[in-house]
Amino acid sequence: MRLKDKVAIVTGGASGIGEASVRAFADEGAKVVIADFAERGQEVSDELNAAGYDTLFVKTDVTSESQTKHLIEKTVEKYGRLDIMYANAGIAKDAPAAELSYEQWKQTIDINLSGVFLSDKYAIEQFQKQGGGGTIVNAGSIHSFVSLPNPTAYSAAKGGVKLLTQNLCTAYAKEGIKVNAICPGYIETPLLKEVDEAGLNHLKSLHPEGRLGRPEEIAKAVVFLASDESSFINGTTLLADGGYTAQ
Ligand SMILES: NC(=O)C1=CN([C@@H]2O[C@H](COP(=O)(O)OP(=O)(O)OC[C@H]3O[C@@H](n4cnc5c(N)ncnc54)[C@H](O)[C@@H]3O)[C@@H](O)[C@H]2O)C=CC1
Ligand SMILES: CC(=O)C(C)=O
Repeated sequence: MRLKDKVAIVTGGASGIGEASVRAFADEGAKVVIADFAERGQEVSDELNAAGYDTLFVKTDVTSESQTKHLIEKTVEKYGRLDIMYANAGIAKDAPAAELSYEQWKQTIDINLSGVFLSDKYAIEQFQKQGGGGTIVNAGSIHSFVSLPNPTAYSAAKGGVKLLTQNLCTAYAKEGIKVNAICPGYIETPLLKEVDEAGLNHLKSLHPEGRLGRPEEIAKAVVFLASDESSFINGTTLLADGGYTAQ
């Protein structure tokens, strides 16, 4: 029960790594707000509440400033406070730069970087209002560190998330606010649904473990970063990548 009675928001909590983290947070005793623009967030919440957990779905587009403010308001209205923000929502539609439309570039930067900024900004405002600090985990990636030809906007956004995480640590650590990023290798989630079998085999071969990660493996690392077990870990990144960046 490492998150007993903590109030957590998971953006992008309706699928993949976010959904696995919602379940892991709830198992650790947290009250969890699932923030997603996909209606499936309600199904996940209903299922968990029927099993005795305490969760809430707030339909949210993380690129909307007003919806992000509304997310924090609904969280505080229901649970009285906010302790953990996991800014996880993201997309991965990309192409080498010459083939990437400016519209697609902007959409990726909007969701994967500006969405993280908005989630963090309004979480920090709430932490300051209630006092006593708080914890943020941001969605980075191996592509916060290394790239490939295809993930152009994605790498720019994830590189930005890494430095945003460092920046927020330097600005708010004195207020008891802890800000870290989780940086997975390739993980079996719907994000990779457009990759064919040959592509998936290639991605597997890029990891020394010779396999993709599972969402639950990332969720365990996120629980560690969100909990007091990581009390002196601030402004850093936790690579959970089966050795991808060790090569
Ligand atoms: N699957 C992978 O291989 C890796 C994923 N990541 C990152 O982990 C995070 C989660 O990815 P997955 O679980 O794999 O993806 P996923 O596609 O399974 O889940 C992403 C969730 O984010 C939601 N979402 C997307 N745009 C949104 C928006 N504007 N507002 C609210 N919700 C939005 C989607 O509806 C979906 O429920 C992303 O930030 C991704 O970049 C990082 C490294 C590897
Ligand atoms: C596929 C992906 O989203 C990665 C590795 O960040």
